[in-house]
Amino acid sequence: MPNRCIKEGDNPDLTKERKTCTFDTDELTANLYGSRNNMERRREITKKISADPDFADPIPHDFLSREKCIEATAKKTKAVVQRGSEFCDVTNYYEMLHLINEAIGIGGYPLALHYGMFLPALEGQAEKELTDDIIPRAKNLEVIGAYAQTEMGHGTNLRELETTATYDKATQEFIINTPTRSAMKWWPGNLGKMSNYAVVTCQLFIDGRKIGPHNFLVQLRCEKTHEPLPGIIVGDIGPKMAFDTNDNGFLALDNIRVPRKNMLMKHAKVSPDGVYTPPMHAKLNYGTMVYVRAHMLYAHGQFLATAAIVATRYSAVRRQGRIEHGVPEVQILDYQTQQHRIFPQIARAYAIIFTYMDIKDQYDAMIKGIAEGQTDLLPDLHAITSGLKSVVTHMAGLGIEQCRMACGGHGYSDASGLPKLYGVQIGGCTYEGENMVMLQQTARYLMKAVASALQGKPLSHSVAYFGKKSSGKSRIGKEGGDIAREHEAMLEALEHAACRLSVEASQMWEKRGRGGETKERAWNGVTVEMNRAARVHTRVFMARSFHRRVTSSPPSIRPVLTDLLSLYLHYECVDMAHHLLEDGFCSGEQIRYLKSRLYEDLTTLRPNAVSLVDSFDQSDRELNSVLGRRDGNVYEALYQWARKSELNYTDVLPAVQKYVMPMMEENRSKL
Ligand SMILES: CCCCCCCCCC/C=C\CCCCC/C=C/C(=O)SCCNC(=O)CCNC(=O)[C@H](O)C(C)(C)COP(=O)(O)OP(=O)(O)OC[C@H]1O[C@@H](n2cnc3c(N)ncnc32)[C@H](O)[C@@H]1OP(=O)(O)O
Ligand SMILES: Cc1cc2nc3c(=O)[nH]c(=O)nc-3n(C[C@H](O)[C@H](O)[C@H](O)COP(=O)(O)OP(=O)(O)OC[C@H]3O[C@@H](n4cnc5c(N)ncnc54)[C@H](O)[C@@H]3O)c2cc1C
Repeated sequence: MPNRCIKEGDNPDLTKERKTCTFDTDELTANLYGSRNNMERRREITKKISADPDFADPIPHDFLSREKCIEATAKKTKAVVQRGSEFCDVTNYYEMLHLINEAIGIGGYPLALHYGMFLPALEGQAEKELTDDIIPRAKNLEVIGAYAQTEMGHGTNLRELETTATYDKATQEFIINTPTRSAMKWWPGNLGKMSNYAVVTCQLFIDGRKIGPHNFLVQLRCEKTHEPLPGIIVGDIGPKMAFDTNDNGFLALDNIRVPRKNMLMKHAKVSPDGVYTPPMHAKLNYGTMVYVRAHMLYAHGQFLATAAIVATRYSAVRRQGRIEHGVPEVQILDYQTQQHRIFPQIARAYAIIFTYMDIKDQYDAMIKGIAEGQTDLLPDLHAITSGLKSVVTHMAGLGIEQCRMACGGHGYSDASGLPKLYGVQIGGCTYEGENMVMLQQTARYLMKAVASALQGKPLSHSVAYFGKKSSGKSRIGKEGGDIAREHEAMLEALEHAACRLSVEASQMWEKRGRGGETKERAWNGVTVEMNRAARVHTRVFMARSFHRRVTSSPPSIRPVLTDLLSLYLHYECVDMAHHLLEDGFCSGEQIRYLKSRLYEDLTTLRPNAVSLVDSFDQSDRELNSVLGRRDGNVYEALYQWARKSELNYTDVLPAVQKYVMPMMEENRSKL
């Protein structure tokens, strides 16, 4: 069966791996990206960008200062903007995303938040009077914007943000002010140096009454000189764990006046005479965050895929140690521990991307509903995207770190691309709402579902399984080798655990309430359990999505995807075995069965491991990893990469000449 990556001159071990492929890698790639045409388009973009001198990096960014990296990234951004249509359909979201990844990389660029949040916020929340003026100019990039919500003192708890927007009826303006140091906006991407406008989240005050957080468009810099306008203090917050090429910024506003129409008023409104009309759903103002949380799944699935590609290919190329005496050193991918470290990451990357596809469909349906005046899909989507954002970012972070360690010493080098990848990816656990906080949003929803299920009321999409009758005892290991029924038995067991944990958390909460605690204090006493229930529920959702995609996949790739799904479900069940055992739903014998099946899965997947990661179809540019390169010629590339280090420009470093040599000389003369 064809693995389409084989080329002459490649590392022979990688070629050997590709020859054992049992499926058509292009079929799987096309399935992953929606169609064969989408796959071809991605490849065309890659090819053109790779040959274009505007996007060449003579010195890898690993060896440049932050300022130089920002300059190089800004230069490439300008080229993408001016020449984008030479490479792709600039109106196609996924083509643009791919172009940006190929041309610029993942560490941030001047327009990241402009496209990622500023424009979506205006499009989703502003009304015509404002959008007619600002959106054409924003699309034309006369205006570049950031999404400035988080403050130095508050991010998670939006209700306590301190920046104020006070309505002045006399002039029909809002006065926007930063009353304290902790009220300074702090963290927003591209706010520091690149943006000349921002959507700023402020507490709305009308006639002395605090109404709550709302968004306002504020001009920050002169459109001609790019200097900050009077009354505006803006700058970069300094170096951080990663996202080196993003100017996350600070902002203070000194009683800045903006016209009434600058409030984003598609949902909530303030009339000229100061009458406030609330939105049709209280949290529609938070819509941009739901949008980003949903789309983060795709990015984080791809981040994990990158790490899995690097670790799998490198493990096929590297030979070290022997499994039996008297035979040559083995590829490290033959070690069971290595497979157990890496293969679940491959499966999880597929699971995340497939789950994203389901969420994207739900998101689109919700937006259609809102346009028709219906918000009934929003609570379910908010609850599940809050859980998914948290589980996926955490899962991807752990997975990337496993892949990095699986590459041994070279994984610790920036040459692997993995330290930077981890730094960028792990930020997702924090931004768009810290994970522990967002899981509580899911848990709240589960508590309502428990109550509805007990009362026999209808249950919405993500919690529909709460209405199923549990069989009391798991069928795991009792399906006589029927793989479809085995998968169903594992899904049923996970659903049982999620439901039970939710019911138990609800009972604990109630009990504390009966003991005299307020509802809120009682909640804080059970949040660990609440979040546990939310995580298991979210993992059930992912497992169901993965299962649905596999069972509906084309027959040519279904066998390999079924193997991957088996590994995924066995791994998830073993990882959550304590939840399955706790109430006796599963026995110890059943967990031992799951483990033995998992180890069989590792062996089954071994011949297809490289081909499964090849099917993610990430180019060498996207991987940005000496260890993960498609041709597997790792060692020579590693040496050439290290040669580019600034420390190697001279044989004797000035620092050595200045301090170390005189010290050696002094010591020598003392003898
Ligand atoms: C064309 C070109 C290419 C373009 C590329 C685009 C890329 C896009 C993909 C992006 C990928 C990566 C981008 C990376 C950059 C990201 C940079 C980061 C940005 C940020 O971090 S912005 C700041 C984010 N901040 C937060 O997320 C804050 C988190 N806090 C909150 O959301 C809230 O404070 C809260 C939800 C935790 C609590 O809110 P509160 O008002 O107090 O409400 P509650 O009392 O808890 O709940 C009351 C009820 O409301 C329900 N609720 C809450 N939120 C929502 C919601 N959003 N929607 C619907 N319902 C909601 C809640 O469930 C309660 O319901 P109930 O009363 O129980 O029924
Ligand atoms: C890379 C990056 C990019 C960002 N980009 C933007 C941007 O473009 N625009 C923007 O506005 N913001 C941005 N942010 C800010 C980001 O959205 C916030 O940092 C994030 O929402 C978390 O809020 P916080 O910093 O207030 O954390 P905190 O709430 O202070 O969290 C600290 C700890 O307190 C815990 N905690 C807080 N509240 C609760 C609770 N109710 N229950 C239990 N535990 C709790 C948390 O779990 C965490 O352990 C960015 C941040 C990063 C790291």
